[in-house]
Amino acid sequence: MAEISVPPVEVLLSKRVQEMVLHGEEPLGPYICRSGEDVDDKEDIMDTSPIPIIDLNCLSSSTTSDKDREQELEKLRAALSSWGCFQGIGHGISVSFLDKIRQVSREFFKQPMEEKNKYAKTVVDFQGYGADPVPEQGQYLDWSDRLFLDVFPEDQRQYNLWPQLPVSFREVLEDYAEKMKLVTEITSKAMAKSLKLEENCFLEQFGEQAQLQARFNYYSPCQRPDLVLGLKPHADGTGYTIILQDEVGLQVLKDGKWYTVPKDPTALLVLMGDQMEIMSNGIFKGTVHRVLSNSERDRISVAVFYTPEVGKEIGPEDGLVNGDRPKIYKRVKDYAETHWKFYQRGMRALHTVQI
Ligand SMILES: O=C(O)CCC(=O)C(=O)O
Ligand SMILES: [Fe+2]
Repeated sequence: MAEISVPPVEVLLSKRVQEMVLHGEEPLGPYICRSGEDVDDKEDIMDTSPIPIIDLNCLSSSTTSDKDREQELEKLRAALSSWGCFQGIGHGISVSFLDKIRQVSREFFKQPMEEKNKYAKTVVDFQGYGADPVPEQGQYLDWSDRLFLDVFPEDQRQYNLWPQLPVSFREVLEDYAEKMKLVTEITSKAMAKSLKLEENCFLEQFGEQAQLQARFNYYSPCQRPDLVLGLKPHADGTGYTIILQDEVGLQVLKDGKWYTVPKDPTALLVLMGDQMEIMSNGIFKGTVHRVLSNSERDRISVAVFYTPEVGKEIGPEDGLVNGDRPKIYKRVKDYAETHWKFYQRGMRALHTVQI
Protein backbone atom coordinates (compact mmCIF):
# COMPACT_ATOMS: atom_id res chain seq x y z
CA MET A 1 0.00 0.00 0.00
CA ALA A 2 1.31 3.46 -0.85
CA GLU A 3 2.38 5.43 2.20
CA ILE A 4 0.39 8.57 2.88
CA SER A 5 2.69 11.56 2.97
CA VAL A 6 1.65 14.16 5.51
CA PRO A 7 2.40 17.76 4.57
CA PRO A 8 4.33 19.82 7.14
CA VAL A 9 2.30 21.72 9.74
CA GLU A 10 3.01 25.08 8.08
CA VAL A 11 1.49 23.82 4.85
CA LEU A 12 -1.55 22.43 6.61
CA LEU A 13 -2.02 25.65 8.56
CA SER A 14 -1.89 27.74 5.45
CA LYS A 15 -4.98 25.86 4.21
CA ARG A 16 -8.40 26.50 5.63
CA VAL A 17 -10.35 23.54 6.99
CA GLN A 18 -13.40 24.79 5.08
CA GLU A 19 -11.37 24.56 1.89
CA MET A 20 -10.23 21.02 2.69
CA VAL A 21 -13.84 20.01 3.27
CA LEU A 22 -14.93 21.58 -0.02
CA HIS A 23 -12.26 19.54 -1.80
CA GLY A 24 -13.40 16.37 -0.05
CA GLU A 25 -10.08 16.00 1.78
CA GLU A 26 -10.04 13.67 4.78
CA PRO A 27 -8.49 14.71 8.07
CA LEU A 28 -4.93 13.42 8.31
CA GLY A 29 -1.60 13.88 10.08
CA PRO A 30 -1.66 16.39 12.90
CA TYR A 31 -5.44 16.75 12.78
CA ILE A 32 -5.81 13.23 14.14
CA CYS A 33 -5.84 13.41 17.89
CA ARG A 34 -8.19 10.61 18.86
CA SER A 35 -8.11 6.99 17.88
CA GLY A 36 -11.52 5.75 16.77
CA GLU A 37 -11.38 2.68 19.04
CA ASP A 38 -10.53 4.68 22.16
CA VAL A 39 -13.48 7.00 21.85
CA ASP A 40 -15.99 6.03 24.46
CA ASP A 41 -19.41 6.46 22.86
CA LYS A 42 -21.00 7.20 26.18
CA GLU A 43 -18.77 10.20 26.84
CA ASP A 44 -20.00 11.83 23.67
CA ILE A 45 -23.69 11.42 24.21
CA MET A 46 -25.25 14.83 23.81
CA ASP A 47 -27.45 14.51 26.84
CA THR A 48 -28.83 17.34 28.91
CA SER A 49 -26.05 18.47 31.12
CA PRO A 50 -26.30 19.77 34.64
CA ILE A 51 -24.19 22.89 33.97
CA PRO A 52 -25.47 25.52 36.44
CA ILE A 53 -27.68 28.35 35.16
CA ILE A 54 -27.23 31.79 36.74
CA ASP A 55 -29.59 34.72 36.35
CA LEU A 56 -27.34 37.78 36.05
CA ASN A 57 -30.32 40.11 36.30
CA CYS A 58 -31.17 38.71 39.70
CA LEU A 59 -27.58 39.47 40.80
CA SER A 60 -27.48 43.04 39.57
CA SER A 61 -31.01 44.43 39.65
CA SER A 62 -32.05 46.82 42.42
CA THR A 63 -35.52 45.27 42.46
CA THR A 64 -34.28 41.82 43.52
CA SER A 65 -34.95 41.02 47.16
CA ASP A 66 -31.88 40.62 49.38
CA LYS A 67 -32.79 37.01 50.00
CA ASP A 68 -33.05 36.14 46.30
CA ARG A 69 -29.79 37.93 45.57
CA GLU A 70 -27.97 36.11 48.36
CA GLN A 71 -29.28 32.78 47.08
CA GLU A 72 -28.18 33.50 43.51
CA LEU A 73 -24.74 34.69 44.72
CA GLU A 74 -24.31 31.44 46.61
CA LYS A 75 -25.31 29.50 43.48
CA LEU A 76 -22.72 31.50 41.54
CA ARG A 77 -19.96 30.80 44.06
CA ALA A 78 -20.80 27.09 44.06
CA ALA A 79 -20.90 26.97 40.24
CA LEU A 80 -17.51 28.63 39.83
CA SER A 81 -15.79 26.59 42.50
CA SER A 82 -17.00 23.26 41.14
CA TRP A 83 -17.66 23.71 37.41
CA GLY A 84 -15.69 26.89 36.73
CA CYS A 85 -18.48 27.95 34.39
CA PHE A 86 -22.18 28.71 34.17
CA GLN A 87 -24.85 29.35 31.59
CA GLY A 88 -25.68 33.03 32.05
CA ILE A 89 -29.21 34.25 31.46
CA GLY A 90 -30.75 37.63 32.34
CA HIS A 91 -27.67 39.34 30.85
CA GLY A 92 -29.73 42.07 29.22
CA ILE A 93 -28.95 41.15 25.59
CA SER A 94 -32.01 40.28 23.53
CA VAL A 95 -32.16 36.95 21.75
CA SER A 96 -32.78 38.80 18.48
CA PHE A 97 -29.43 40.57 18.92
CA LEU A 98 -27.68 37.29 19.80
CA ASP A 99 -29.21 35.83 16.62
CA LYS A 100 -27.76 38.75 14.66
CA ILE A 101 -24.26 37.93 15.91
CA ARG A 102 -24.75 34.29 14.99
CA GLN A 103 -26.06 35.35 11.59
CA VAL A 104 -23.24 37.75 10.64
CA SER A 105 -20.70 35.16 11.80
CA ARG A 106 -22.28 32.52 9.57
CA GLU A 107 -22.50 34.93 6.67
CA PHE A 108 -18.83 35.76 6.97
CA PHE A 109 -17.72 32.11 6.87
CA LYS A 110 -20.20 31.27 4.08
CA GLN A 111 -18.44 33.60 1.67
CA PRO A 112 -15.96 32.40 -0.97
CA MET A 113 -12.36 31.90 0.16
CA GLU A 114 -11.27 34.84 -1.92
CA GLU A 115 -13.45 37.23 0.09
CA LYS A 116 -12.40 35.82 3.48
CA ASN A 117 -8.74 35.83 2.54
CA LYS A 118 -8.85 39.61 2.33
CA TYR A 119 -8.57 39.39 6.12
CA ALA A 120 -6.09 36.52 6.19
CA LYS A 121 -3.46 36.40 8.89
CA THR A 122 -0.01 34.92 8.53
CA VAL A 123 0.73 31.73 10.48
CA VAL A 124 2.32 33.74 13.30
CA ASP A 125 -0.28 36.52 13.70
CA PHE A 126 -3.19 36.47 16.10
CA GLN A 127 -5.57 38.94 14.55
CA GLY A 128 -7.29 38.06 11.30
CA TYR A 129 -8.78 35.07 9.50
CA GLY A 130 -7.07 31.67 9.58
CA ALA A 131 -5.83 29.03 12.00
CA ASP A 132 -4.07 29.66 15.30
CA PRO A 133 -0.34 30.48 15.11
CA VAL A 134 1.81 27.41 14.47
CA PRO A 135 1.78 24.97 17.37
CA GLU A 136 5.01 23.18 18.18
CA GLN A 137 5.85 20.02 16.28
CA GLY A 138 3.90 17.05 17.50
CA GLN A 139 0.83 19.09 18.49
CA TYR A 140 -2.59 18.57 17.03
CA LEU A 141 -4.38 20.92 14.69
CA ASP A 142 -8.02 21.85 15.13
CA TRP A 143 -10.81 21.04 12.69
CA SER A 144 -11.96 24.63 12.62
CA ASP A 145 -11.28 28.04 11.13
CA ARG A 146 -11.47 31.30 12.99
CA LEU A 147 -11.49 35.05 12.74
CA PHE A 148 -9.78 36.74 15.66
CA LEU A 149 -10.25 40.46 16.35
CA ASP A 150 -9.23 42.71 19.25
CA VAL A 151 -12.14 44.91 20.30
CA PHE A 152 -10.98 46.67 23.50
CA PRO A 153 -9.01 48.81 24.20
CA GLU A 154 -10.34 50.55 21.10
CA ASP A 155 -6.89 51.61 19.88
CA GLN A 156 -6.05 47.91 19.42
CA ARG A 157 -8.75 47.49 16.79
CA GLN A 158 -7.29 46.72 13.38
CA TYR A 159 -10.23 47.77 11.29
CA ASN A 160 -8.47 46.62 8.12
CA LEU A 161 -9.07 43.07 9.40
CA TRP A 162 -12.76 43.62 10.24
CA PRO A 163 -14.84 42.15 7.42
CA GLN A 164 -16.62 44.63 5.18
CA LEU A 165 -19.05 41.89 4.22
CA PRO A 166 -21.65 41.20 5.44
CA VAL A 167 -22.15 44.95 5.56
CA SER A 168 -23.57 44.92 9.06
CA PHE A 169 -20.60 42.99 10.50
CA ARG A 170 -18.72 45.98 11.85
CA GLU A 171 -21.71 47.67 13.43
CA VAL A 172 -22.94 44.44 15.01
CA LEU A 173 -19.51 43.65 16.48
CA GLU A 174 -19.10 47.19 17.85
CA ASP A 175 -22.50 46.91 19.47
CA TYR A 176 -21.74 43.43 20.83
CA ALA A 177 -18.43 44.67 22.26
CA GLU A 178 -20.22 47.39 24.25
CA LYS A 179 -22.74 44.86 25.52
CA MET A 180 -19.97 42.43 26.48
CA LYS A 181 -18.29 45.18 28.47
CA LEU A 182 -21.46 45.60 30.52
CA VAL A 183 -21.74 41.84 31.03
CA THR A 184 -18.15 41.72 32.31
CA GLU A 185 -18.92 44.53 34.76
CA ILE A 186 -22.00 42.79 36.16
CA THR A 187 -20.24 39.43 36.27
CA SER A 188 -16.99 40.65 37.84
CA LYS A 189 -18.91 42.50 40.57
CA ALA A 190 -21.15 39.51 41.26
CA MET A 191 -18.14 37.18 41.47
CA ALA A 192 -16.53 39.49 44.05
CA LYS A 193 -19.74 39.72 46.09
CA SER A 194 -20.17 35.96 46.02
CA LEU A 195 -16.81 35.73 47.84
CA LYS A 196 -17.76 38.52 50.28
CA LEU A 197 -15.18 40.86 48.73
CA GLU A 198 -15.49 44.52 47.82
CA GLU A 199 -17.48 44.49 44.56
CA ASN A 200 -14.92 46.34 42.43
CA CYS A 201 -11.87 44.32 43.43
CA PHE A 202 -11.73 42.08 40.34
CA LEU A 203 -12.56 44.97 38.00
CA GLU A 204 -9.63 46.87 39.49
CA GLN A 205 -7.33 43.92 38.88
CA PHE A 206 -8.48 43.72 35.26
CA GLY A 207 -7.71 47.44 34.95
CA GLU A 208 -9.30 50.25 32.97
CA GLN A 209 -7.60 49.09 29.79
CA ALA A 210 -8.71 45.45 30.18
CA GLN A 211 -8.73 43.57 26.91
CA LEU A 212 -11.71 42.13 25.08
CA GLN A 213 -10.97 39.98 22.04
CA ALA A 214 -13.52 38.26 19.85
CA ARG A 215 -12.84 34.90 18.31
CA PHE A 216 -15.36 33.74 15.71
CA ASN A 217 -15.03 29.98 15.31
CA TYR A 218 -16.36 27.98 12.38
CA TYR A 219 -16.45 24.20 12.73
CA SER A 220 -16.89 22.50 9.36
CA PRO A 221 -18.55 19.08 9.28
CA CYS A 222 -15.99 16.30 9.51
CA GLN A 223 -16.20 12.83 7.99
CA ARG A 224 -14.28 11.28 10.90
CA PRO A 225 -15.50 12.91 14.13
CA ASP A 226 -14.14 9.88 15.98
CA LEU A 227 -10.58 10.87 14.99
CA VAL A 228 -10.62 14.64 14.99
CA LEU A 229 -11.63 17.42 17.40
CA GLY A 230 -13.01 20.81 16.45
CA LEU A 231 -10.85 22.31 19.19
CA LYS A 232 -8.38 20.44 21.37
CA PRO A 233 -8.80 20.31 25.16
CA HIS A 234 -7.50 23.47 26.80
CA ALA A 235 -8.16 26.02 29.51
CA ASP A 236 -8.22 29.66 28.48
CA GLY A 237 -5.43 32.03 29.51
CA THR A 238 -8.01 34.75 30.09
CA GLY A 239 -9.58 36.14 33.16
CA TYR A 240 -12.73 34.60 31.82
CA THR A 241 -14.40 33.92 28.48
CA ILE A 242 -17.97 34.48 27.33
CA ILE A 243 -19.16 32.05 24.67
CA LEU A 244 -22.11 32.28 22.31
CA GLN A 245 -22.92 29.17 20.27
CA ASP A 246 -25.52 28.10 17.75
CA GLU A 247 -25.24 24.31 18.01
CA VAL A 248 -23.96 21.87 20.59
CA GLY A 249 -20.36 20.68 20.41
CA LEU A 250 -18.63 22.46 23.30
CA GLN A 251 -17.84 20.25 26.29
CA VAL A 252 -16.43 21.10 29.70
CA LEU A 253 -14.41 18.72 31.85
CA LYS A 254 -15.49 18.14 35.43
CA ASP A 255 -14.17 15.40 37.72
CA GLY A 256 -12.74 13.52 34.74
CA LYS A 257 -15.98 13.52 32.74
CA TRP A 258 -16.94 15.60 29.69
CA TYR A 259 -20.26 17.46 29.83
CA THR A 260 -21.90 18.99 26.79
CA VAL A 261 -22.97 22.61 27.02
CA PRO A 262 -26.64 22.53 25.99
CA LYS A 263 -28.05 24.58 23.16
CA ASP A 264 -29.91 27.53 24.60
CA PRO A 265 -30.28 30.47 22.21
CA THR A 266 -30.74 32.91 25.09
CA ALA A 267 -27.73 31.88 27.19
CA LEU A 268 -24.08 32.92 27.24
CA LEU A 269 -21.60 30.46 28.70
CA VAL A 270 -19.29 32.21 31.15
CA LEU A 271 -16.13 30.14 31.55
CA MET A 272 -13.30 30.83 34.00
CA GLY A 273 -9.81 31.15 32.57
CA ASP A 274 -6.58 30.60 34.48
CA GLN A 275 -6.32 34.25 35.59
CA MET A 276 -9.60 34.16 37.55
CA GLU A 277 -8.31 31.01 39.21
CA ILE A 278 -5.21 33.00 40.24
CA MET A 279 -7.15 36.09 41.41
CA SER A 280 -9.56 33.95 43.43
CA ASN A 281 -6.60 32.09 45.01
CA GLY A 282 -7.80 28.81 43.50
CA ILE A 283 -11.41 29.06 44.71
CA PHE A 284 -12.78 29.49 41.17
CA LYS A 285 -11.60 26.87 38.69
CA GLY A 286 -10.15 27.54 35.25
CA THR A 287 -12.09 24.97 33.26
CA VAL A 288 -10.70 22.61 30.63
CA HIS A 289 -12.94 22.46 27.57
CA ARG A 290 -12.94 21.11 24.02
CA VAL A 291 -15.16 21.06 20.94
CA LEU A 292 -16.23 17.84 19.24
CA SER A 293 -16.47 17.68 15.48
CA ASN A 294 -19.66 16.50 13.86
CA SER A 295 -20.19 14.57 10.63
CA GLU A 296 -23.51 16.14 9.72
CA ARG A 297 -23.58 19.78 10.58
CA ASP A 298 -21.40 22.79 10.96
CA ARG A 299 -21.26 24.99 14.02
CA ILE A 300 -20.54 28.62 14.87
CA SER A 301 -19.35 30.04 18.15
CA VAL A 302 -18.19 33.48 19.21
CA ALA A 303 -15.83 33.48 22.18
CA VAL A 304 -15.11 36.82 23.82
CA PHE A 305 -11.89 36.74 25.86
CA TYR A 306 -11.74 39.09 28.83
CA THR A 307 -8.15 39.54 29.99
CA PRO A 308 -6.39 41.95 32.37
CA GLU A 309 -4.77 45.03 30.90
CA VAL A 310 -1.39 44.47 29.22
CA GLY A 311 1.49 44.93 31.69
CA LYS A 312 -0.77 44.91 34.75
CA GLU A 313 0.18 42.68 37.66
CA ILE A 314 -2.59 40.50 39.07
CA GLY A 315 -2.65 38.09 42.00
CA PRO A 316 -4.77 36.43 44.66
CA GLU A 317 -7.12 38.87 46.42
CA ASP A 318 -5.85 39.62 49.95
CA GLY A 319 -9.30 38.88 51.37
CA LEU A 320 -9.01 35.29 50.15
CA VAL A 321 -5.72 34.55 51.85
CA ASN A 322 -5.63 33.49 55.50
CA GLY A 323 -4.17 30.90 57.87
CA ASP A 324 -6.53 28.20 56.63
CA ARG A 325 -6.07 29.16 53.02
CA PRO A 326 -2.52 30.28 52.25
CA LYS A 327 -1.69 32.00 49.01
CA ILE A 328 -1.32 29.34 46.32
CA TYR A 329 -0.45 31.56 43.35
CA LYS A 330 2.21 34.24 42.87
CA ARG A 331 1.51 37.66 41.47
CA VAL A 332 2.02 37.70 37.71
CA LYS A 333 1.75 40.02 34.73
CA ASP A 334 0.96 39.19 31.10
CA TYR A 335 0.15 35.61 32.06
CA ALA A 336 -1.65 35.18 28.72
CA GLU A 337 1.73 35.16 26.96
CA THR A 338 3.10 32.36 29.15
CA HIS A 339 -0.18 30.52 28.73
CA TRP A 340 0.15 30.67 24.96
CA LYS A 341 3.69 29.23 24.96
CA PHE A 342 2.48 26.23 26.96
CA TYR A 343 -0.75 25.90 24.95
CA GLN A 344 1.36 25.45 21.83
CA ARG A 345 3.00 22.49 23.53
CA GLY A 346 -0.40 21.10 24.54
CA MET A 347 0.11 22.02 28.22
CA ARG A 348 -1.35 24.29 30.86
CA ALA A 349 0.75 27.08 32.38
CA LEU A 350 -0.77 27.39 35.87
CA HIS A 351 2.12 25.51 37.50
CA THR A 352 4.45 28.37 36.49
CA VAL A 353 2.69 30.67 38.99
CA GLN A 354 2.10 28.15 41.75
CA ILE A 355 3.79 28.85 45.10
O1 LIG B 1 -16.38 26.94 20.16
C1 LIG B 1 -16.54 26.98 21.37
O2 LIG B 1 -17.64 26.81 21.88
C2 LIG B 1 -15.36 27.20 22.30
C3 LIG B 1 -14.29 28.06 21.74
C4 LIG B 1 -13.10 28.12 22.64
O3 LIG B 1 -12.93 27.38 23.57
C5 LIG B 1 -12.05 29.11 22.37
O4 LIG B 1 -12.13 29.81 21.33
O5 LIG B 1 -11.11 29.22 23.22
FE1 LIG C 1 -11.38 28.10 24.94
